[in-house]
Amino acid sequence: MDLRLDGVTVKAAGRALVRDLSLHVPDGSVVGLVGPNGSGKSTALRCVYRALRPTRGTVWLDGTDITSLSLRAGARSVAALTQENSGELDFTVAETVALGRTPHLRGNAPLSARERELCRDAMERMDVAHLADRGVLTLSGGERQRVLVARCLVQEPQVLVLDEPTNHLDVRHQVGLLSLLRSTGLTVLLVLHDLNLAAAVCDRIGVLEQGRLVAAGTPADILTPPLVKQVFGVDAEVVAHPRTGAPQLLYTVGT
Ligand SMILES: Nc1ncnc2c1ncn2[C@@H]1O[C@H](COP(=O)(O)OP(=O)(O)OP(=O)(O)O)[C@@H](O)[C@H]1O
Repeated sequence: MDLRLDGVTVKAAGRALVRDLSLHVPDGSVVGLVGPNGSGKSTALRCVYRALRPTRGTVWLDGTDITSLSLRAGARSVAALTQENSGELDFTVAETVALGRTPHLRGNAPLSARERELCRDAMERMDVAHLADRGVLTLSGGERQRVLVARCLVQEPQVLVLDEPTNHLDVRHQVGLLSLLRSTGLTVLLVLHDLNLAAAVCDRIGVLEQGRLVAAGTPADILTPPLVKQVFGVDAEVVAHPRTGAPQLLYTVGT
């Protein structure tokens, strides 16, 4: 499913948090948004998973304005891993993952055998099956993050929107999650702070600065020392990953 942000502007508290953002995420591709703290990345994603309505501009899903879809229909297409955690209730892990089926359920119908299998499979893929009966509020940050990704997967969306999905994850689970994202074939828009992980997983990267898209292109186009200096104020060297050729940044800490 093709995702397109077209001239999206979000204004709040008298200023533009995102200004005239146009970004295309072609069907089946992985596009990353990077940028300094407060540059508008989460705000842009919120417009896609409909926690926010843009002040101007449109988000298109396969050519349909997402605001013309019912919330339920939208949730059958788009699953989101957000930074908003306050809504978590004291459900078990298995119950939390099963909530991902909500947009597909009719009334109070119980999950079908296929849906229960889907939930088990997602929990195994995210390495949380052993936590199935634990309360989500008792989990570590990384365990909880993996449960929420499993919930997104059982939603069987065509588009995944992920706000810092590697947050809290150890290196094994970071690599595992990003490999999984690449293998799903879904259309993926994600925010990442780690530019090297972004280079490893993204087909294209957009760079936000003060709400504006200041660069967009392949990781090799984008992750250059001048851009990193300009946008993040950091000196970096770029080397090519010896096996994949992806650009990787080396930072100097201290003098
Ligand atoms: N409802 C709001 N009212 C006023 N300002 C807001 C609101 N929501 C976000 N902001 C501000 O908008 C800017 C962009 O916020 P946003 O969360 O999109 O940034 P971000 O790029 O995701 O940052 P981070 O990397 O720190 O997660 C920030 O300065 C933030 O304080």
